Parts: sequence; C-alpha cells; structure tokens
Amino acid sequence: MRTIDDLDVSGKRVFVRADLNVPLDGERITDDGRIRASLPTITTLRDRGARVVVAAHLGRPKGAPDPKFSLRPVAARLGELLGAPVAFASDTAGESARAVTGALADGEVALVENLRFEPGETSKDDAERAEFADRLAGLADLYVGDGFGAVHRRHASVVDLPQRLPHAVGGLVLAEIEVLRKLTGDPERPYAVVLGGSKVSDKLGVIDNLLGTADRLLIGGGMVFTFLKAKGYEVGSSLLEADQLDTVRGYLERAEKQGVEIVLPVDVVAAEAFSAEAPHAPVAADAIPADRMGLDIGPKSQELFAQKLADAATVFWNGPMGVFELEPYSHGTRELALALTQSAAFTVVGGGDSAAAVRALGFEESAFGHISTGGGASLEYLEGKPLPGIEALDD
Ligand SMILES: Nc1ncnc2c1ncn2[C@@H]1O[C@H](COP(=O)(O)OP(=O)(O)OP(=O)(O)O)[C@@H](O)[C@H]1O
Ligand SMILES: O=C(O)[C@H](O)COP(=O)(O)O
Repeated sequence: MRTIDDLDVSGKRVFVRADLNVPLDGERITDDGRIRASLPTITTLRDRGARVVVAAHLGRPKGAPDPKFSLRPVAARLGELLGAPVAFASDTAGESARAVTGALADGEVALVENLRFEPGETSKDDAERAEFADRLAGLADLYVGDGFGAVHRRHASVVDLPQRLPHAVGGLVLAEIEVLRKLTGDPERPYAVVLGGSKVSDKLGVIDNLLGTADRLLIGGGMVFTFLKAKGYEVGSSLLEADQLDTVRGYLERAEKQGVEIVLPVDVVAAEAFSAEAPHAPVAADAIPADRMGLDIGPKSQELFAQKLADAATVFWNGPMGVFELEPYSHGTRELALALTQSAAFTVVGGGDSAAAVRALGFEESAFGHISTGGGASLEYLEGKPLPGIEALDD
C-alpha cells in the first residue's frame, strides 16, 4: 500500500476520509478522541502544502440532511485543535462543497457535511454509490483513507472513491493495524474478549469467528439480552435481537463443544425506563421483570467479570457494559475498565463509545495497551476478514 509519503501532495486537493463519528450532546462534543486521532494525517498533509478536504460520517442519518447529525460542531473543534480555521461546506458534494474546496489555498483545511446525508454513501446499489463517488472525486485530486473506524463499511467514500483517485493509506489506519495484528495469529493466552454496546445485530456475527480464537468471551451491554433470552429467560423490555436467537443458541452449543467459556452476567441493573431518574435496581439475570429494561450489568456480574479477566494475558474489549452516559448505569463499564487497568494482560479497548467511556470515567489512556478508534472495524479485523476500506487502498 502506498502511504502519504509516496504522494506528491503539494498544491493538490487531498480528500481525507476520516472517522469523526464522535458522541454529541446536542451540539456539544462529549469526547473528541476521534478528532484528535485524525490530526496527525491532516497536519502532515498541511505541512506539505496540500489543500485538505476532510470528509466523514456522523451517526446514522437516513440518507438525507438531518441537523441533529451535522458535522458543523466537528469543524469548529477540528479548527481549535489544529489552531487554524476549518472551512465548512453545508453540503457533502454539492454547490457548497465545490465552492469551499475550490477556494482552498495550500495548507488550508475544509470539512464537508456528513457523508451519510447522501443516499449514495451507504447504498447497496453499485450504480448509486458510483454516482456519489464520482461527485466526491470532483472535489479532489488525491485520496487518503484514514478513517479506521469505518474501514469495515462497503460505502462509497470508503471503497468506490479510492478507485477514482490516486490513493494512499493514512497513518492512523497503519498504526491501528500494527497494534491489532498482535491480537491475530497467536495472542498470548488466556485470551479474553469482552463484547458489549448496542450495535448488537452488527456484532453478533463476529462471535462465530471469535469462538475459534478466544479462550473466554464475556458478554455485557445490550448484547446480554439476546443471550439470556436464548437460554430461556425473560428479558422484559431490554434490547433484543429476536431474529438472532437461533444463531445465539448455536454459539452457546459450539462454545461448550469447543471449550470456549462464554461468561454471561448473573445480575443486571433493571430500570423502569431509559432514564437516569427512573426507578432501577439490580435483579438476577433470570428474573428480569416484564416491565423493566436491563441497562447495566449488576454488582455480582462486575465481580465475576473482574475475576474472569484477572488471569488473562490478552484482552480485547469492545462495547460499554451499560448505558454509561447515565450515571446510574455507568458502574459496570467503570468496574470493567478498572479490572483491565489492574490486570497484567495486554489490553486493547476498541470503539467510539468504548474509548469515550474509558476517558469519561476518568481513566488514563496509558493504563491500557491500546485504545483503538474502531469498534466494529477492530472486531472484523480480529475476525481475519478482509476489510473493504483497506482492500480498496491495496493495489
Ligand atoms: N443494556 C443496554 N441497553 C441499551 N444500550 C446500551 C446498553 N449497554 C450499552 N448500551 C449503549 O451502547 C452504546 C455503545 O455501543 P456501540 O456498539 O456503538 O459501541 P462502540 O464502542 O461505539 O463501538 P463502535 O465504534 O463499533 O460503534 C452506548 O451508547 C451505550 O449507552
Ligand atoms: O462508530 C463506529 O464504529 C464507526 O464510526 C462506524 O459507524 P457505523 O457503525 O454507523 O458504520
């Protein structure tokens, strides 16, 4: 793969596909980790006289502009961190984007609006993606793939655009792969993987492969309830992927046959509603009341998980153990992070919210082996799957 060093960028418009999918509270960025992680590539390009056109997605808007998911606050934060103005285009590849990117001088930076405001970005239809990629290609002369958190997505800006422009891999993607490579092949054992979060349907599939590599799988967060239901327990109004129950039963059987330990919570914090103020209490995992939803792993599970991680030599963790953004449901995630900082294992935390949680709960980044910007992307890398956004950069 070509790197930025192999490109002659001076005076050229360079399209940087970054992952700036940061958590927001209204217009306030609650964690800017992914913006910071994108700075080295942007700075290198600026220093070398490039006109930098940054593009990224935010959240999951439905292929049309939605002010809730505007990247405008990200442009402001990026400018602060760079110490230089960042011009913001109010569309992604339309009139504003053409004007703003066309007006860039050498060393200047622009950010275009959320890629997912255009239906072509995430379309499964090749022609629709191609049409959008053609318009994006009109904004730049060169392409740099640096959005590690999105390299597992077969999206127009990730896969189709680099086919249209001379391209290179960015430093963030290279750095992430270098660390994650240590977890593929033959990681030091016992190797434990902790899965949580809310993108359950996205991430259940990775378990198939993890059963062949990990010694222990700890399940927390929104993942839990599909497992509990598959074991025959009721889960109230908790997050559930009802159409995945058979798949999960299959995982439980295979895990037993293959000697992989699947560790499920023995208790969960069950609340009357998705709110910090709602009445809530720990209940046994097999006794979740019908009118309650599980929003965190309970105190006994926190102890159990810490115990199961104590002797691990390698740990990969993706997905918060609970709705950590609300204090009453943050304890599971905090205790898990604490257990990792106290273990002698090589620890990797991956994912936008997982990394944000660790920082929000006051842990030092240096207490972990590596904090990756990619959640789903890291998991798919660990599965050994070819990642579309990396293949697209490989000539
Ligand atoms: N029991 C639960 N019910 C509902 N949501 C939950 C539960 N537990 C955790 N979550 C939510 O999961 C979200 C994070 O999940 P997600 O899978 O996106 O993780 P991530 O680390 O951001 O990974 P990625 O980078 O792949 O997005 C958090 O916003 C948290 O509130
Ligand atoms: O948060 C992430 O994992 C990446 O930004 C990818 O987002 P997505 O899961 O919405 O594609």
